[in-house]
Amino acid sequence: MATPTSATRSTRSSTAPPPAASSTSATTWTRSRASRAPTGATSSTPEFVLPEIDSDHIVSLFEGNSNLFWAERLGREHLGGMNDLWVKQCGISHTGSFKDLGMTALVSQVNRLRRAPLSRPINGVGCASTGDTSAALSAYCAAAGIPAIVFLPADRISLQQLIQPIANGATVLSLDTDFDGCMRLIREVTAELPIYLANSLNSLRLEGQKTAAIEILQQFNWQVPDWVIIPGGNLGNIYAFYKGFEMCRALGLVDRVPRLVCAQAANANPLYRYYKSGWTDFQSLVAGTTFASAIQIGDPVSIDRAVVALKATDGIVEEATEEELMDATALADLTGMFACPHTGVALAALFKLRDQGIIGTNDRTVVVSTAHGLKFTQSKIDYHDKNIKDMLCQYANPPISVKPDFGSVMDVLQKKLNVLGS
Ligand SMILES: N[C@@H](CCOP(=O)(O)O)C(=O)O
Repeated sequence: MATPTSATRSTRSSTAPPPAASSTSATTWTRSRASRAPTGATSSTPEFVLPEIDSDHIVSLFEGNSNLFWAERLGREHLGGMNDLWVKQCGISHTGSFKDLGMTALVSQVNRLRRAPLSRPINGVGCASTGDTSAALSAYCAAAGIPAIVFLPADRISLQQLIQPIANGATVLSLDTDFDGCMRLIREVTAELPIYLANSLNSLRLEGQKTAAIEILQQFNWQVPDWVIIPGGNLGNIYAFYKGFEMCRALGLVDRVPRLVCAQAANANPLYRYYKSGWTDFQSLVAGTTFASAIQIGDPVSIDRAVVALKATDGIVEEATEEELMDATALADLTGMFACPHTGVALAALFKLRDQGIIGTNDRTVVVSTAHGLKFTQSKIDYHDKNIKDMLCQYANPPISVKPDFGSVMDVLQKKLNVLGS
């Protein structure tokens, strides 16, 4: 990728000595003619020549109009020259996560069922959630006029996720337990009350979610990627991807399926442990706190389906520590993304598999980004503030406080440009 030609010119006298940036006393700077235009006088409007733009100067963020991001710079600069790395941006959607794909299918079916004569009517739809499922359920139910009930683990989801079902008029139960506790409760409650369970053990969800896999194949003109890396918590999604790929293979649209990688946070890694035991010993666990809060799950409901998907695709399970996932998120952001921490888990897994030589330089690899980064701004703020205990935050880019005068601003920028130029 070429850097766009810039039509910049110095606003500082070329003979002036380089300034020493200082927070106290600013260098005295001489303004050039072009930059002396505070009065709105047209005569001092700087000339600007628009550089010619050719294809080398266009940063190809998206393929056409799709949500597939070519992570060209991340691959080239940080992953040993990987040249075919893509991020499937499933969080660029109605409620900001891949859950929309499955929830629109499920709520549409419920809408249809509610109009049919049923022996057991459906009075509402419910789910336990770490924040994304509840947002999708609430939005589609509100659109359809169906009551939504969401069970959320108190203080364990982001503020942005919490406000989504509240704003959409759902009944929001904030429970003093973790996701697994909420999941157990909603299963008990939906067995008693006429509430339809919308978690991903319901296969309607998976039917919707599997379309992401079909879309990936279509976007690559039915050429199969070598690897697809998916963050995993409750584990419905990895099975949904497998279903989508396998359906296309069975239909003859493609001749093979990609190898799947499930990426877990090390603090919530029951699948990883199971995989490491050679699939002999599954133990649910109490998930520890992780910045990847949407996958903070210790007793995944789709554990068996995930194993089917991984075995059928010669799959791999990897894990990422908090530092690894936050660094991977930050690096992705520094190359033009705005990734959620779960995407960071998947990217951290990719870093490991590259280091081990398992994923090759030329392997076509798709990382599934499950949610929009704007849902998880607090962890980014803490990272860039270097405000996370026991974490180096090596890619932090904190804002610079500068006195609001020309000299101080020039000092800071000159220093920055010298560093960048060196
Ligand atoms: N990460 C999920 C947890 C619920 O999982 P689901 O697969 O049953 O939807 C969430 O966003 O709530």
